[in-house]
Amino acid sequence: MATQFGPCLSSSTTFIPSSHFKNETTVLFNRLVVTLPRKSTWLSQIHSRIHGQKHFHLKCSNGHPLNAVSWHDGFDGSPVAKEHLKPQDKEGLSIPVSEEEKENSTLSITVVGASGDLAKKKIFPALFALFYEDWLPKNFTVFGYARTKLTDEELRNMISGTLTCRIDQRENCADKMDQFLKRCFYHAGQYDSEEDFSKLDSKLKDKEAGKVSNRLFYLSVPPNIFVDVVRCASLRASSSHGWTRVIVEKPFGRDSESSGELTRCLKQYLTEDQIFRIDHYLGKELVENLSVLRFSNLVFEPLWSRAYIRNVQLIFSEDFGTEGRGGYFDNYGIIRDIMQNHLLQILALFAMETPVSLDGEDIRNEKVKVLRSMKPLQLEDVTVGQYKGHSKSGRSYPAYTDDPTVPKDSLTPTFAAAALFINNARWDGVPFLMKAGKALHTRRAEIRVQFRHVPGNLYKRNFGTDLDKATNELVLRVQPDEAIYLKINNKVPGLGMRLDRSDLNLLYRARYAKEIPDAYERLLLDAMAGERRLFIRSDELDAAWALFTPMLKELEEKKIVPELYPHGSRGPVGAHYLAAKYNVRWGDLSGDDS
Ligand SMILES: NC(=O)C1=CN([C@@H]2O[C@H](COP(=O)(O)OP(=O)(O)OC[C@H]3O[C@@H](n4cnc5c(N)ncnc54)[C@H](OP(=O)(O)O)[C@@H]3O)[C@@H](O)[C@H]2O)C=CC1
Ligand SMILES: O=C1O[C@H](COP(=O)(O)O)[C@@H](O)[C@H](O)[C@H]1O
Repeated sequence: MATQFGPCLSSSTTFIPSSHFKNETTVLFNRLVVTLPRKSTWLSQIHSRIHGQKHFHLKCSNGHPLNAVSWHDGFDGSPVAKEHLKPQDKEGLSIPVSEEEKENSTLSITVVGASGDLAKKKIFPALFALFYEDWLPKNFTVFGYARTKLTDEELRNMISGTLTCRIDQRENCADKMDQFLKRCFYHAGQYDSEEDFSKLDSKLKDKEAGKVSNRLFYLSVPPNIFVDVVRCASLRASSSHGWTRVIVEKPFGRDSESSGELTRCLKQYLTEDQIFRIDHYLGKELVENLSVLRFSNLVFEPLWSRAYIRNVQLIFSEDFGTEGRGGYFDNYGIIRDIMQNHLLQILALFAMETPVSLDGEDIRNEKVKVLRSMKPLQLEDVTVGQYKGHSKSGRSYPAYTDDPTVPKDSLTPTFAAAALFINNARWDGVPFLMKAGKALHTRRAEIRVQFRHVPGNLYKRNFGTDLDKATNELVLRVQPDEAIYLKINNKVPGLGMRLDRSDLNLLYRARYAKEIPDAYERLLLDAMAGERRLFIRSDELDAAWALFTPMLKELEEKKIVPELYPHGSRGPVGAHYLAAKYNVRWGDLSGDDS
């Protein structure tokens, strides 16, 4: 059966059925599928007895203890990441792991699509950064896999150019790079060839040298190849006595139907717990900090509702166009590329109720509730744009349709603004405005929270007629130059009574000397540790698509023509009309911050 994602099944293969029920977990043990109650203590006792191992606690980036023995993935019992941690030296993350365990287990990371843009730009550099900071296990190997014929040496040369050392940690950097590159190997193969994956398996086994082997596959390939790779990897290159996990890159389909199909296909070879759907915005420092800000400070949570918040704005802009990715982009557009995933995930984290605990499932349960409480997006609450060519200071900037991989008559939006609503007691009536665009005047991602006007404000006359200018606004600047600042009103010092707007500003680079790790580092580390909190569960994905699919279909069926905006501008004026419909002004264009 051919699908957008390739065939789910190949006639020559037997597939491993998997099931995933609420309150149950499916484990694959030497291809035996057992469904067991989740979190059962007796299971852990059985597990300990089988392996004669003590349970130890692995703390992940949420600082929450995880069971390092991942029974979700298999009875491997082997520690994975962070085993090098010396007690207390990594922000309180310590893992007592015996020397014997360190020696006897190994981690193999296979980057599928290693010749590609993302692998070079993000994945190999993130793996190196983890290695440099001692986050990777003692025994690990990195394999690149793609069709391009490369030798190990050629792969090393290719990636060495993209590895960088942290600004604040350059000590022994060149040596560390050499050590890392020596652990990198390459295997050329087709994505749909079980034979080629069998050969990869032999090479992996060779490096694993009989140790308990855990295998992580990173699918850094176009989405139509996902299922082929998962089929071949799970059938021919799964670990036989360790866990096997697969990180899947977006896009996870282009609507509810194709996303459901992708999930169904993937689950023919993998359990849900083996699938790590990545949304790299969840790995960004400021997005991680959102929950900390809310739930560990008394001052914010009481204000976090319709009673005090007038609107929330989620803004993404890039100051470059689709450059080189037009072929991919034209099939998706900005709404699918940024809004349905990155911005919606931030919205869910922002708006969720307090989770029962920091456990990944508890957090994801709360996010799903938010998504399910939302009203599907209406076409009249969306405005779309597309950038056109523009000349400035003697330089000319191309239009979206100048990209040779984009049809000249493309209606694909490179900009969109949307108003979403959450129908629950906390957020009823509060507009959540999203705005995302390519080829705008600046590169920026931020969350803006505009609070209500002060009732009966004694200082009203000092603000003139425009009370919006006096509204408190909390801004979480995700990038660049990470910051959290709160706009407040204060008195200008002096004998008169003049009011001023000031920022209470937590600027990360001023407060912390340490360079902020890239989102991919955190996410890779969590996948290695079996921490799923920052990955998208299939029900979250379904709920996210349910919100966007009807509107996307209507947009395409009605062939809505996007409003053209000049490359490098602030975007189409339609975004202002949409905001005005809900009595909102975009905070990023208000003058004091733009
Ligand atoms: N690049 C980015 O910034 C981002 C990318 N992503 C996602 O990550 C994944 C990888 O992205 P990226 O690295 O940009 O992708 P690329 O287009 O660079 O593809 C990666 C590799 O896949 C192989 N490949 C490409 N096209 C095809 C094809 N039509 N058929 C078979 N193989 C093909 C090529 O390897 P070879 O020919 O050697 O086999 C290529 O090097 C995609 O799913 C993308 O959507 C997500 C966020 C950001
Ligand atoms: O997922 C994607 O993200 C990038 C932007 O990521 P960032 O971390 O650099 O902000 C975007 O350029 C790309 O179109 C999209 O697919």
